[in-house]
Amino acid sequence: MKPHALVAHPDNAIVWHEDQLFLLDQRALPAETRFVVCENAAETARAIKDMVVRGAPAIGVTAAYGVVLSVRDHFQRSPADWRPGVDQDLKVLAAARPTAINLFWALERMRELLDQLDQLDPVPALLIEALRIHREDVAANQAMGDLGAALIEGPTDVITHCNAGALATGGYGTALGVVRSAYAAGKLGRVYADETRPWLQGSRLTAWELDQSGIPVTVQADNVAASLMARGGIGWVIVGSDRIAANGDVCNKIGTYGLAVLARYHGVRFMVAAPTSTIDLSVARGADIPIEERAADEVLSCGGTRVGPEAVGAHNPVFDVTPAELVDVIVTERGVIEQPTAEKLAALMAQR
Ligand SMILES: CSC[C@@H](O)[C@@H](O)C(=O)COP(=O)(O)O
Repeated sequence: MKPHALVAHPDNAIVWHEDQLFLLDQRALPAETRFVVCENAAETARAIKDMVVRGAPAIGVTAAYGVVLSVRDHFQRSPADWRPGVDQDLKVLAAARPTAINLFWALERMRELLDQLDQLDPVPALLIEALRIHREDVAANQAMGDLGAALIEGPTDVITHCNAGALATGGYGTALGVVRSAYAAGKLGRVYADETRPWLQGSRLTAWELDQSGIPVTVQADNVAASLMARGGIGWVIVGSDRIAANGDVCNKIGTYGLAVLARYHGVRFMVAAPTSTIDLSVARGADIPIEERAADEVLSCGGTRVGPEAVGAHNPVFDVTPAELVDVIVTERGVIEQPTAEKLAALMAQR
């Protein structure tokens, strides 16, 4: 029998168990529930790059554990001179994916601790910090769930895009955390989950996750949202974010921008739920955020079968930027910002 920690459940997507890092393999869900074990930083970076684990906060939490694995690895091999190997691993982890700021945020937090450590064995302190980053993310999501749910006058149906749930975070979820809290409060009827081409985070992951939680969910093709909003009954679009610029522009899964335009046209409110670890004040506006381009094959194939002509390429940017003026509210664990501006974001980030 599998140990309890390794039960495949959305809230169990990243597990530190018996000194090993287990990741619920999101490439295989929902058809197959299996864990991938990472034993060093290179394997952890590969798991992030290949999207065994994905979603901004989840990438950050995973990278923090990757630093623990790195230090353990190099310290065991060379107790007197482990730092150069770890510095190299930090670069490998940072290169895994470019857009989600949570990756760099978590690596920076681990690096700050590394710089302070002078004890004989650095591993225990780093593990405590990684576990803290993980725990804090879950707590932030639960706080955002309550704050976001309080904004919803229900009962209403909502649309979500991509997967911003427990699978994409340390647990509970950002956008889906709000959904969970709103559903528990009787404010939410049904979630329409955009399938989210090309990787299908919506139809594979969000649908699985909500179904596991007993929340009514219907999958729709990405191009259905306009007619659904026109029909009525959708109160909110609720999404997560990979990086929020200083002016409140929101970078999230490709297609989010289009949804925001549609929402404004139809009088549907647009909510972004993201922890403060997703806010990057060093980037002035969304246009400055690096947007990841993934392989053309993700677009030209479906379920492993090529659907486009062999000779044709594909444009596959996997994130887009929603201008701040289309965002009605950003929900963070520190509080809610309506109609985000640079001043409001700076004030929120200055709070401790
Ligand atoms: C809580 S997650 C918010 C975002 O990370 C999520 O919406 C998203 O865009 C994930 O993209 P992915 O490419 O699957 O890592």
